[in-house]
Amino acid sequence: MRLSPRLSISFPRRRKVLTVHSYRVAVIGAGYVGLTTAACLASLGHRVTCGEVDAAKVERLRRADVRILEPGLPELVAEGLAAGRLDFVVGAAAATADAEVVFLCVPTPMGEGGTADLTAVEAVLTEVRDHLPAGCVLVNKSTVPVGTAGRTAALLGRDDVAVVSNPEFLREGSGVRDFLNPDRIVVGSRSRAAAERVSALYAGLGAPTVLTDAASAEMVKYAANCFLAMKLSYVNSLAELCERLGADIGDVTEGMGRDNRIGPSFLDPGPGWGGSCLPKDTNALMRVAEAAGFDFGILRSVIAANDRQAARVADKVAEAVGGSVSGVRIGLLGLTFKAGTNDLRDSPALAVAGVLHARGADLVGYDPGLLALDQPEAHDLLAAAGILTLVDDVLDVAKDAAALVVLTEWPEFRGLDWHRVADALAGRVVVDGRNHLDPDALAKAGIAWRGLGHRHAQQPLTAPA
Ligand SMILES: NC(=O)C1=CN([C@@H]2O[C@H](COP(=O)(O)OP(=O)(O)OC[C@H]3O[C@@H](n4cnc5c(N)ncnc54)[C@H](O)[C@@H]3O)[C@@H](O)[C@H]2O)C=CC1
Ligand SMILES: O=C(O)[C@H]1O[C@H](OP(=O)(O)OP(=O)(O)OC[C@H]2O[C@@H](n3ccc(=O)[nH]c3=O)[C@H](O)[C@@H]2O)[C@H](O)[C@@H](O)[C@@H]1O
Repeated sequence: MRLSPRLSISFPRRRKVLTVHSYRVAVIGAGYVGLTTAACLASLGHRVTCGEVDAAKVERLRRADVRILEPGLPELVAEGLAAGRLDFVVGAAAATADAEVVFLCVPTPMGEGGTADLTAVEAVLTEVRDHLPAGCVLVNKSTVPVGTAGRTAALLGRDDVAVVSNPEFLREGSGVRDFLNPDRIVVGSRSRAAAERVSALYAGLGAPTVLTDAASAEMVKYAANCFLAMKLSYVNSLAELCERLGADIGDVTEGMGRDNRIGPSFLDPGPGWGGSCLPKDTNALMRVAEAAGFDFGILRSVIAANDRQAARVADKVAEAVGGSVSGVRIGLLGLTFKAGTNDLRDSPALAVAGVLHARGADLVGYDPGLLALDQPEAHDLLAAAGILTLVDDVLDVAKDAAALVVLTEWPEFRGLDWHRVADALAGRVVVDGRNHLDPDALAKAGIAWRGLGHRHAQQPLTAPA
């Protein structure tokens, strides 16, 4: 039973846009943020050159061969190329020759001790410093510590180039939709004219725009990601408490989330929050706070709660198979950091797998996102980690397993033929690390369901007719 990810066939709603003025834009970095920014700005009518250091990626992108799972992105890249509004070149300097606006979208991974590693940002600045046209605006879209815009200006040493901070809030897996339908656009600079030029690029989107200074714009990005992480650590901790007190986390979050001040999103418990951004950004803000002499205790607790979550889920698996996973075959459903992506970076699923492996489990894993595109890097990464065997059929992951564990909330998992899964399993129990499945569907196939923060025995109360 091989499942293909449904998200790959859903296309984002396209907004009718009106481009007031077409700018010449350079985007440096063709990853999740850079490629989405380049393709979307081209779709808004701007002329975009994307400079990328990876020559093989440039060659693929010129053929609209996109290897990240982002609905609508391959189509927008193909449209931009065909219309002559989008081009890809190797290197940063080559992209900036006649640009009016230059976006930096390069990685800022977690560095030494949790600080943001600005090596790529600095490398690009050094490369483009003498190539930027006079009067252009340099925009930082990478997530960088507060104060970076000021240091960027100093490093550039160019009075004729303004520096702007314009953080990006898109989520992986819905990048195009998020970019074209932003809740808000944040633009920070000491130069009002530069900030207005950057805002004008997005004019057709009709989104509320926060114009501020660069430090505040940089802070908004960390403040938002850390708040989201705080919501999730809170809900994962609540789930644990619900288990001890006999309450149902699903009903609790529904009751909480219907309060408009709280809202229903980001309240699903899981194996921990991960991905390429929340973990590094929470740690980076911790370090920035420490450097400023501020004890950010609440954020420290948010990170610590998340650090415990993988072991919590592993404990549940051990409990489900009788106490110890040593020498026990366990099937893992979902390996990416969330559904709808093929991104394994800092995946909580792999963190849980790491704990189970360390405790001696024999792990087999399956993920529809890793089947969707040619992903040799993902397969290499898993092989290098050496903690599990990747299979491409969902029944192979169940075969002879003492338990199945849901670690990523792929919609496809809900529709599995649980009778066939039950026949393949050695032990008929599913630990649902995302509270994602329908326990009744499993029960009908004779499979026990164990979720997070749930009272297993309780039947939901029905409202009076
Ligand atoms: N991934 C996401 O959903 C979001 C990421 N961000 C931030 O955006 C920044 C970029 O993140 P991603 O797009 O995820 O990274 P990524 O790793 O997907 O892509 C970065 C790209 O930059 C290229 N690159 C590296 N050094 C370069 C150089 N010197 N010249 C030209 N290209 C170079 C890389 O080869 C890669 O293609 C980070 O600061 C991240 O925190 C912000 C919002 C969302
Ligand atoms: O700065 C960034 O890179 C981005 O980081 C996150 O986006 P993303 O990393 O794509 O992932 P999220 O959708 O935020 O999910 C993060 C983690 O939280 C988990 N999560 C999310 C929601 C939820 O209810 N429960 C839950 O466990 C996910 O499974 C995942 O592991 C933010 O949501 C974006 O706004 C931001 O732009």
